[in-house]
Amino acid sequence: MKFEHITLGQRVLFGAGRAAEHVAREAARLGARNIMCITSEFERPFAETALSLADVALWHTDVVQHVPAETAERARTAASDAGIDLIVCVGGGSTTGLAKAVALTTGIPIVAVPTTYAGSEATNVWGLTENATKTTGVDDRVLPVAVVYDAELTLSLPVSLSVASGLNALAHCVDSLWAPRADPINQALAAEGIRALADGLPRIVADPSDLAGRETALYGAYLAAVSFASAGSGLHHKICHVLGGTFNLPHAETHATVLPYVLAFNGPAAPGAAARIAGALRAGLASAGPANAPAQEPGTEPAEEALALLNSLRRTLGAPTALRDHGFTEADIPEAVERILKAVPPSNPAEATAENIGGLLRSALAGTEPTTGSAVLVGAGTGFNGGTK
Ligand SMILES: NC(=O)C1=CN([C@@H]2O[C@H](COP(=O)(O)OP(=O)(O)OC[C@H]3O[C@@H](n4cnc5c(N)ncnc54)[C@H](O)[C@@H]3O)[C@@H](O)[C@H]2O)C=CC1
Ligand SMILES: O=C(O)/C=C\C(=O)CC(=O)O
Repeated sequence: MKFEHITLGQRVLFGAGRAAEHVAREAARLGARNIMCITSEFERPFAETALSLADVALWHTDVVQHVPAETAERARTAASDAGIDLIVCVGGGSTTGLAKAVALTTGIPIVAVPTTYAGSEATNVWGLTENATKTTGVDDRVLPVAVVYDAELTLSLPVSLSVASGLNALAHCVDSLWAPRADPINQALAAEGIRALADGLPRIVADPSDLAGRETALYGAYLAAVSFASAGSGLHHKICHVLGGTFNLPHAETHATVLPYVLAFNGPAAPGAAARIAGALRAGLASAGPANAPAQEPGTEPAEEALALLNSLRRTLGAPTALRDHGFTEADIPEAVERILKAVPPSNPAEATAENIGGLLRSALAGTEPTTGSAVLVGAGTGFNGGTK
């Protein structure tokens, strides 16, 4: 075994109903005097709960998904005008993304209180959108110094958003298994993330007020983000990055829709990764409830089994199925293919071509259930077996 792994340092405070206590404790530990809270108008009630034991100098609610550059500039100006020394962001990945944009140029530390499963709180990845192009980068200044997880703040997340966001987290895990810096540590975190999400998400759909299900999903979302930050962006993230940044498709729903097509495309060329995905999905579905786990067919190829289990989980969850439902059109495919092909990581297990990426997008546009046998979807292997490289 030979690999190099970097572990990112941040404090994680997990506990239902304890956000206010944990945020106040972190603000005191950091010696904060001037706190800026970044949250959207809609998320502000969650922020008021999380910051009820801390003094907030500035509330900033101008939050837009995919962080347009002008939104970032306004937040940076507001932070420096007010002499801010700590940002507390409360909300989904969009609020965390804006906090990161401020931290990137000012170095102001962030305490993140996530209320979705996007996972931005546990990565050192930032994203900014300008001229219909989303740029991402990696910088340790944007990694929140602390993350406060409080599942009570996620109880209000509607089932459809919980499912889309939870599948965004699942996509972090799956893509981590063949991403450029995949290694045994981030692969282990990713596999446990898949198991936890496959356990927690069906329980949320069955009962959105199931706090234990919400906690399991949050735990899975954290592992997903840590594995993604460590392993880097694989093909799935490159595709969704183009769809979100250039065509302004909604983030979580796009990830949720595209994931099975990428698994169908890469799985046959990465049997080791596919077997791991299948094992973790089976274990998670089994603990969510016997009715959720489909029978195991002897002799099934790992990629086929992984995809069958993912399709089954998606049916249980009522996951989004077609990119056309999110504003993508046939006319967008050529530009999307051109942009995606420029970004495909050399580590990708299946070889991407204009034809097969176009086929993948066309299937995802229509929402045809993917199978590993689809001639259009299956990429030619590049020799990667999903293990340590
Ligand atoms: N840098 C990174 O590592 C990552 C960044 N992201 C970024 O995060 C953004 C997407 O984040 P998401 O969380 O998917 O979407 P989001 O932050 O835009 O939230 C989606 C919707 O859910 C609402 N919401 C949030 N929490 C809620 C709650 N508890 N109850 C009810 N409604 C709630 C929000 O107000 C919003 O309307 C994208 O810009 C994406 O690029 C996502 C993952 C990782
Ligand atoms: O695509 C993702 O889920 C992960 C990373 C980002 O979204 C980065 C960003 O654009 O903020």
